[in-house]
Amino acid sequence: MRRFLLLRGAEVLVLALLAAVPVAVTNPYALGLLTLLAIYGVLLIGLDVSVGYLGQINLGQVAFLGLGAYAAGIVVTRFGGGLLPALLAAALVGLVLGGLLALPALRLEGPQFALATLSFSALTVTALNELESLTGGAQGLSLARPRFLGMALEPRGFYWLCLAALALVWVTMRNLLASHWGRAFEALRDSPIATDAMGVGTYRHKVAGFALGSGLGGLAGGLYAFNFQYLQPQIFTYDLMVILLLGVVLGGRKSLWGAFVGACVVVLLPNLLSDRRLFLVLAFLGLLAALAAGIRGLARRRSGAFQALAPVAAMALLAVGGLLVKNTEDWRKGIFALMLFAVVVGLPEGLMGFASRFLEGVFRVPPASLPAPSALDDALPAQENGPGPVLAVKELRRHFGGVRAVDGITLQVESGSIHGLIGPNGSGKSTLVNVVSGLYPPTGGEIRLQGAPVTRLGMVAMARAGVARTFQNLQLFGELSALDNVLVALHGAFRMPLPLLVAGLGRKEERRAQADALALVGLEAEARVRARDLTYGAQRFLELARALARRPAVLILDEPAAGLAHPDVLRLMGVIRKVHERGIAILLIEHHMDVVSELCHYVTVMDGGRMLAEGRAQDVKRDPRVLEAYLGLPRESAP
Ligand SMILES: Nc1ncnc2c1ncn2[C@@H]1O[C@H](COP(=O)(O)OP(=O)(O)OP(=O)(O)O)[C@@H](O)[C@H]1O
Repeated sequence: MRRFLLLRGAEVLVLALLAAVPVAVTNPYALGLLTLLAIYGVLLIGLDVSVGYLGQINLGQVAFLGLGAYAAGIVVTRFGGGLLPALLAAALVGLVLGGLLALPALRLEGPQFALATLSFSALTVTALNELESLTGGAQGLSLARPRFLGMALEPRGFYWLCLAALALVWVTMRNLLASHWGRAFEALRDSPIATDAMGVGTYRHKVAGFALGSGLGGLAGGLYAFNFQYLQPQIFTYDLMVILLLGVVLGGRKSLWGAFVGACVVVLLPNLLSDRRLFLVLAFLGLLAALAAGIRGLARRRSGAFQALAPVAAMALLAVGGLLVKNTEDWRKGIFALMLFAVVVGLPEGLMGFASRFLEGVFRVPPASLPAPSALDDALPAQENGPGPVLAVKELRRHFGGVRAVDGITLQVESGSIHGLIGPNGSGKSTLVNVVSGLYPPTGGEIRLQGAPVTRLGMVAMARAGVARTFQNLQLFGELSALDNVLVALHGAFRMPLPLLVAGLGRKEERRAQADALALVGLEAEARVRARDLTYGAQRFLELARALARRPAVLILDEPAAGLAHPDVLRLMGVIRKVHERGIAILLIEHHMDVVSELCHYVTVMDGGRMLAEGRAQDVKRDPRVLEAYLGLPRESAP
């Protein structure tokens, strides 16, 4: 509660102060800067969705600013529309074109995606230039600011309108990003495979997130158009994009406050460059800060030599360069590039990331306590098991070129049973469960889940149909806390109408379900620790908790004991038994033969993609073919 009040209090205070400034300050230049701050605030909150939350290098936001600006301008000048319809059109143009760009572009990864968005920006400027009849081309487009609710908007009134837009966007995005939408955005950045395995469609969420951010870009463009009342295509080019990126990275990604601080940077930076003395003072202060941070990082062994020294070198170049050059404005692009480099290397969490850690230390606000976990019956309801196998695989094949990783496997996992899957390295076990869980489409064969054909369902659909899994190589959402990892798995379990979600209502049920899942594996104490900071053993248990939170019909465990210390292996066996007692069928890949013998009712042995043997664990263990495959023993020497 204290944390909530502190955070909300800071938001209200800053907004109230910003709203009060024009009452005391009448300087039109200062008012112009504040108006730009509100507009860039909206723009950068949008950019942060793709750059911060989705983890994509988006070089297209400047195009959405331009498209929104022109859309608003055209609605007013060509169609005689009012201010609100023009702003709505601006946001819609951003949203729709953002979605259309995202559909193909988000099939690409990393640099290719960045290039796609860069090309889109170049195409936009060309189109704005060439569609002269609509946009006025290189001559530009002049527009008058329409009346708002019958009132003429003077600079002060327009500033308040922009501030109100920022406040609305802030509150909406805060609640949306704290909901399952925001968590899905973060999860897919850390592990797209696990996001799909939790039944959360990665691609769908990526496209939606990108379109949303672009829509905010469009809205900011609309406000931009009414602020300057004159538009030219060359405003919306690469130069501005670099400053916008610098703003988001320097402010701090995945943070509304970071976007706000970034907007301050974007607004103030050009002014800073025109005042050489001020630039020099700040460049030397930056150099001192980089030096102090570098020495501290090295002394505490938190950063390597490159991370400590590269920002110092960049800031030194900036300070010395500032002394040597005549006009800092001419060196604008070089200065932005150096700053961006220094921040990306030296302050990856940005100013707000750094400040929030510092403030948390000062205020020491305890996190909200977790609700007490429910009784086992509610946390993991007993499964009603009908007759017949819960999972049936028939003649399943998966080939990779000439490699027959799975080559005609038939097996049945009976409901309520623990089915072991063993075999030497490379025998095709992981490939089999990857096909069964929908990660790879099969080359041939059939899969049935609870009697229904599910052979070619993808991973998301399989997860929703009741298959939950863990991975041989851990696939956690490293940046999220243990609790939030589990919460991603509950996506869709607590659906709420969008308006309620945006209003930030009702999360109690979700919190309880999270606590339940962690209690099942004994991780309550680590609930608030970031997944990547957990011990390896705890990470394995967290993956299990996350899978259990889905309350699956079939749980697939791919070598869950790998790398665990003996006490943890015993604990793991305890959890698996508990899950089994609730009637959940388990398909268990495991190399520890004692774990398999203790737990599994039935075992399938694979070798070279084919089934080598099957039966009860104690019989399979003595099978000469199995001994030969595992230990290289000749068949005659088998007991
Ligand atoms: N994505 C892939 N592309 C090409 N070949 C693959 C791919 N995945 C697996 N294979 C090949 O398929 C075969 C079976 O591999 P798989 O990982 O399924 O075996 P495994 O029994 O799980 O082994 P381990 O116990 O070592 O995990 C191996 O020859 C492997 O190289």
